[in-house]
Amino acid sequence: MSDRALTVAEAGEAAVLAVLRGAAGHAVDDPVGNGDDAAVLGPAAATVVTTDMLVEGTHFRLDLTGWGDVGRRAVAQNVSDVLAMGAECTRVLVALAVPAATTMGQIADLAEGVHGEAARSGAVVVGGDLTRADLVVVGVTAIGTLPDGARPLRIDGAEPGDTVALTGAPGRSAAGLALLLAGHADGPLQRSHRVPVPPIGSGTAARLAGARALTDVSDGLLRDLSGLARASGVAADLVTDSLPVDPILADAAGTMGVADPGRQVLDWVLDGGEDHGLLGTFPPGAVLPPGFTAIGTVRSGEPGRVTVDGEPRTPGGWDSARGAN
Ligand SMILES: Nc1ncnc2c1ncn2[C@@H]1O[C@H](COP(=O)(O)OP(=O)(O)O)[C@@H](O)[C@H]1O
Ligand SMILES: Cc1ncc(C[n+]2csc(CCOP(=O)(O)OP(=O)(O)O)c2C)c(N)n1
Ligand SMILES: [Mg+2]
Ligand SMILES: [Mg+2]
Ligand SMILES: [Mg+2]
Repeated sequence: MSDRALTVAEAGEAAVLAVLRGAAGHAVDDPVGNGDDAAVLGPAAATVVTTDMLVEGTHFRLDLTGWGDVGRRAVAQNVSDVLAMGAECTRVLVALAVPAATTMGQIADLAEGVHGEAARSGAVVVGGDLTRADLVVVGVTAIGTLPDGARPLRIDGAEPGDTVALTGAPGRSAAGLALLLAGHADGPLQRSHRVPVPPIGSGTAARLAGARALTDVSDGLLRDLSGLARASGVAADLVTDSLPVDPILADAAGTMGVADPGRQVLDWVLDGGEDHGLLGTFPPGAVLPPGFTAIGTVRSGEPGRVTVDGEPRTPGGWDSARGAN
């Protein structure tokens, strides 16, 4: 079968994106072109820009997440890509598609979420678009700034010997979604799933602490670490004992009645995604900024290969062309 006949699900996210990105994602003066968490527009490294959509059915279900939380989450997941460049978000634009039967109350709730999360992030809403569609789609464009002369934190800067570090405790969003799908309507994990809280200030702190590479965890800790490692031409080793595991995940596994709760917790932590914490690498001896936990090391090896306690582990997580792996 020719490549053109493959479906996106057969080809997978990486192949689809390679076609969409085309040959030249990079204007001559831009310090960082397409392919990272966000682009950095030149000639001076000052303006950071990124866009991510939330699509009903793919990213949220309106019976599980209310309109206000959809608005909040749409902004948060974009802010986290700006933070991942070592920058702060200053402006957002919101492109919205809604069914004709959407009520003004639902629009007001969505707007409150959008503006509330923008304000939390230090940003204002400066534009957008509105159209009618069968499904709700919220596409946010986030713009941020880097101080004069500051070096953007790219996804491809990791070097052998670096410490891998992460903000927050991963897996909460995935556990929250599992609980929601099992009919448990409310609780702290469900809240984390509905509204991730990217760590404002931590991207800048990582840059000032000398981080060599940074990304946000949207698809899963292992998958995003593997992507960072592949871009950097290195391998990475994780140590489960050093992973920050929120004890509430074990409670959730118990509530779900799964056969092997320990394994379920580790799956959520390593492959969950959508927590939107920051994941980066720091040179040996760097003092990690507050909120970061060391979880492993970078070494030379097959680019993108990740081991967990010395064993190679293929990332699960999310592939946008296929869904869950
Ligand atoms: N439709 C598209 N056209 C051009 N580039 C794209 C498209 N979709 C994604 N990209 C680029 O591919 C890379 C990976 O995208 P994505 O997985 O959405 O990133 P992120 O997890 O940082 O949101 C990004 O650098 C993004 O800019
Ligand atoms: C109803 C529903 N099913 C499944 C998921 C899980 N899920 C959807 S998208 C996604 C990964 C992140 O989304 P993506 O569009 O890849 O974000 P990006 O990497 O571009 O930031 C995950 C884990 C969900 N959030 N909601
Ligand atoms: Mg994206
Ligand atoms: Mg993203
Ligand atoms: Mg993704």
